[in-house]
Amino acid sequence: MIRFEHVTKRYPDGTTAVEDLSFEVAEGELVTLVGPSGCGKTTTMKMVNRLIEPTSGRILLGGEDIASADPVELRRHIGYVIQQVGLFPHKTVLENTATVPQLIGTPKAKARARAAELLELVGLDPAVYGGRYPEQLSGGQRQRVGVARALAADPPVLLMDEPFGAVDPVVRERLQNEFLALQRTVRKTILLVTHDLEEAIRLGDRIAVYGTGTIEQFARPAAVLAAPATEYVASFVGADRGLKHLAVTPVERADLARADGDGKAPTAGVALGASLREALALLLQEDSGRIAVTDPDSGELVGVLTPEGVHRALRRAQLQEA
Ligand SMILES: Nc1ncnc2c1ncn2[C@@H]1O[C@H](COP(=O)(O)OP(=O)(O)OP(=O)(O)O)[C@@H](O)[C@H]1O
Repeated sequence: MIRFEHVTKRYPDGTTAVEDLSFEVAEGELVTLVGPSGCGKTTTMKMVNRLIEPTSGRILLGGEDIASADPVELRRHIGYVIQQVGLFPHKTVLENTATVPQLIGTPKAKARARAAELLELVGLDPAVYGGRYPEQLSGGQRQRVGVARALAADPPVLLMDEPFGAVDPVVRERLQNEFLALQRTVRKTILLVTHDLEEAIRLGDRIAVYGTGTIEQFARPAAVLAAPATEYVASFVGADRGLKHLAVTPVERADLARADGDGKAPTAGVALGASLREALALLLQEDSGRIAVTDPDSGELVGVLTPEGVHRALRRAQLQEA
């Protein structure tokens, strides 16, 4: 869907922001770009909607070279979410969300109805929040309006630059989870820039780990954690990458012990497929040292997870990816 072919960007002052970048984002895939400040993530993203033009190489969108597209027309197909959200202060939440559809000629009533649907979708009741102005919202709520507004014209592609950066860690995690649930229904092709490795891991189907102006590794989060491609990536993901693995490794049947040991099933539990991180958090609160694991469809107990099971699961995940 989005394809970079040997893309280099040199700014007029001689700074090379990215060098010979080649990668592809599949349709419906969410790719996170992660790396330290100044490594070229934002430059990469802004070249997709032509806010920045590459010095050499080309970028294809749905097979078409974007260099020959009209930039205004191009941006209609690309939603853009930035950290400072950029809502119009003098417009209500509903008006803000309806802006783009109205710009492209959707009749006002229809644009507003669609805007109300989208606000609902991002968890803001339009009856409560639709008439408010941006200054009457919390940071997290403003962020949601930003996402709703980007989705309003139903663009196939979304560019998101630190979209959850301006909120505290608790709200941030909630927004991330809501956003993932939303993405499961809307299935946009997404490039998301973040400097936060945990966020990149949690959200990305694949992640691009940037060095300086180049991608050091482009792979699924679990693969990056299990087998960092270079020394640089290894140090970027850190010595505690085993722990980070918890967030991307699901609880599987093979990791479970039989539930009927002493005939007493633990009360706390997770469903198969939940992350080990979620399971371990529960396990740490359980005096019995075990939690129940249920079938996500039938709700039936399939076994119990113990600390040994968590260890086994982590080792399995690391070996699979290595
Ligand atoms: N207009 C510009 N002129 C000259 N150099 C620039 C310009 N914009 C960015 N740069 C430089 O290009 C490099 C990459 O910048 P970019 O904004 O893409 O990085 P980033 O990874 O998004 O950083 P951050 O996480 O801090 O936003 C940096 O060295 C930056 O100083």
